[in-house]
Amino acid sequence: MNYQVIIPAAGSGKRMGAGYNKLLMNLAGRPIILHTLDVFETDPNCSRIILVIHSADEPFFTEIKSRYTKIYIVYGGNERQYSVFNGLKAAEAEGIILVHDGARPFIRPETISRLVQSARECGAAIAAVPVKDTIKKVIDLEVIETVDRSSLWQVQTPQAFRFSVLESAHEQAQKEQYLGTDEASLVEKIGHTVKIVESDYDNIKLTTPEDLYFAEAIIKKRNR
Ligand SMILES: Nc1ccn([C@@H]2O[C@H](COP(=O)(O)OP(=O)(O)OP(=O)(O)O)[C@@H](O)[C@H]2O)c(=O)n1
Ligand SMILES: C[C@](O)(CO)[C@H](O)COP(=O)(O)O
Repeated sequence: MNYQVIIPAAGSGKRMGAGYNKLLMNLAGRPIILHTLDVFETDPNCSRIILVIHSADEPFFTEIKSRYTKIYIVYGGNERQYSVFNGLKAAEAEGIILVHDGARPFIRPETISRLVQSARECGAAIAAVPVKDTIKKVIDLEVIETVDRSSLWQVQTPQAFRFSVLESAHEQAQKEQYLGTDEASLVEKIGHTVKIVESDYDNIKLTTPEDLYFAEAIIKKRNR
């Protein structure tokens, strides 16, 4: 079951505090982004990697592109959503398309194939795990409400879609000047059902410095 993947990698990593794109930081001897790219380069079902980069990182990505066979490079925008839309405009307008954060290097191939299968069946499917903590709604550091945890999921990427569904959602969001924090929120807004595919807790997004400790531990566990 072939698919294309858009990998947004054009962020600035402000919360990581490195002063440069966190995806170029070293993880187990290699830049974080290479760990993510390898998953899709080695997946025989992935036909194309649309890598969305910041122009400041062009020298790095131009160099690494020669080590991969599937990468097509486009430039990002000043919001993640705009970067993904730029990637979508460069994709083949057919079949199944995934969006996966460059900052999530631990995605498992079996999760990807379950997402592709589900997107084929229902048009939109996203990776997620059940929330483990109690979640409260808070305003000005005052608890307003404890949210019922039984229906809460912590959403990840990949997010998988029939191309036409994701294209309509981004076009509508652009028309309405709507900004969402994930692709599924745009698809929900056009009234399309989004299915959950249960992922795993290793599929973390490397966002703040302590995530690097967790990442080292995950790599050690996998290399045992
Ligand atoms: N304008 C942007 C912002 C983010 N991203 C990418 O989207 C993914 C998830 O974003 P996030 O983890 O927030 O990365 P940053 O935006 O770099 O982090 P920060 O918000 O801390 O600056 C990352 O792979 C990031 O490179 C992107 O392609 N274009
Ligand atoms: C898309 C995402 O990874 C789903 O959890 C998340 O919304 C990205 O958020 P970010 O602040 O752009 O990293």
